[in-house]
Amino acid sequence: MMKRIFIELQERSYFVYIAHGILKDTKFRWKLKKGDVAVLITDIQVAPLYLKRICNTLNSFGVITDRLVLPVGEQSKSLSVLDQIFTKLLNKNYDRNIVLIALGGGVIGDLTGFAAATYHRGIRLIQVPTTLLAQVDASVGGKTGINHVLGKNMIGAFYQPVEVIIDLDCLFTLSMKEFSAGLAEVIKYAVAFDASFFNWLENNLDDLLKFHPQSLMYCVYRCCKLKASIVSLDEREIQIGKRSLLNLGHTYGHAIESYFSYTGWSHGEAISVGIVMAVNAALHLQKFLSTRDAMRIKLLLERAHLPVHGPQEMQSKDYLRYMARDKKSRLGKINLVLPVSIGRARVFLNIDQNVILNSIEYNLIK
Ligand SMILES: NC(=O)c1ccc[n+]([C@@H]2O[C@H](COP(=O)([O-])OP(=O)(O)OC[C@H]3O[C@@H](n4cnc5c(N)ncnc54)[C@H](O)[C@@H]3O)[C@@H](O)[C@H]2O)c1
Ligand SMILES: O=C(O)C(=O)C[C@@H](O)[C@H](O)[C@H](O)COP(=O)(O)O
Ligand SMILES: [Zn+2]
Repeated sequence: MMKRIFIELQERSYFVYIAHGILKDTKFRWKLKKGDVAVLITDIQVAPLYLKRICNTLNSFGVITDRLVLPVGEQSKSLSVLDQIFTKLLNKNYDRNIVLIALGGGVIGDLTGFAAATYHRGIRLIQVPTTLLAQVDASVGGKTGINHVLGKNMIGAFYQPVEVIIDLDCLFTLSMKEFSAGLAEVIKYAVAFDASFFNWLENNLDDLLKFHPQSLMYCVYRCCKLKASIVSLDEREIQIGKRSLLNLGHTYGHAIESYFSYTGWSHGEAISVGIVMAVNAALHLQKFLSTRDAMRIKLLLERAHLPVHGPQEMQSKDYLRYMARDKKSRLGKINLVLPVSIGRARVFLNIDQNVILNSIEYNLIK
């Protein structure tokens, strides 16, 4: 069974397709035609698993395929690896009619998306996400970019794909660690937007962790639906309190990733800790969140095998240094997305430094 979600963005609208086995389905029609040139960008871990499968399918439609296989890991979201993509495209004299296909996790998606946004001032992009994290979040909505030594995702563009093709079968080859990383964003959606999805996760997490096909479909579909509605309302994160709510846990989490120079802590792991710190900040501020709901959030993260304590190496001042550069900050003041109940989050402006320090240092979730 295939599900389809429409991302409503005027002339930049597109569909997200979700199915088991879609990459080898020769009946499924991609937004490509005979004679099109598609350059697949992937990494060395994903290439042996899925590159041949997707090329065979595309070649069977008469699409000409080329490929570039990059190193794995967050450190590939860099200017030097971006330059490798441009060099490949320029060496081949590729014109503005080519299509870039991002085949991989969020790293490949963000990097390839930014290359597509900037090569010849913009060429077509198709996202084919292969991690849970990329399927539920990174491939949808058009945030693309790379990291800087001074901060995460600091250089980038909003650039929408022409379609997103999600093959749930790709999840079967993921390690448990990478699957759990994706669950951090899944739990983020539930905490920030959807109490009944949170209940569903509490009841179905064990099935998800066993890669139960119907549970995977429901989970990915529900997250993409939530993202679709938020992105349609506020594509470029202009209205504080709309798209910015997708940033729950990210102000803290990005500080962790940046501090470790994008090695060691994965995005999902850092976001898990960031959600716990945001919950703590909400408790410190006494802004509606009950201690029972705080406990439920922490427990769900733990059950998903995610970390709930920050790295011992980091001190509060290390967090503050990076948090001040967060894209939601204005005039040096830190603004945080905090849960006010399960299923509802809000942006709190100009958070007092003591509240932030307490949220990092003192755990109120008992
Ligand atoms: N643009 C957005 O809206 C958005 C949203 C969330 C996260 N992100 C970004 O996404 C990135 C994290 O993405 P990620 O967690 O997917 O990490 P990732 O892209 O580094 O992938 C994790 C690992 O899984 C491997 N892998 C990918 N698919 C696989 C498969 N099917 N089977 C086996 N191994 C596979 C990869 O090779 C890699 O080693 C971060 O840079 C984060 O900032 C972006
Ligand atoms: O799509 C969004 O908007 C998000 O914030 C999703 C986040 O999960 C994602 O990690 C995003 O890349 C963070 O964006 P940033 O603007 O804080 O860099
Ligand atoms: Zn994220």
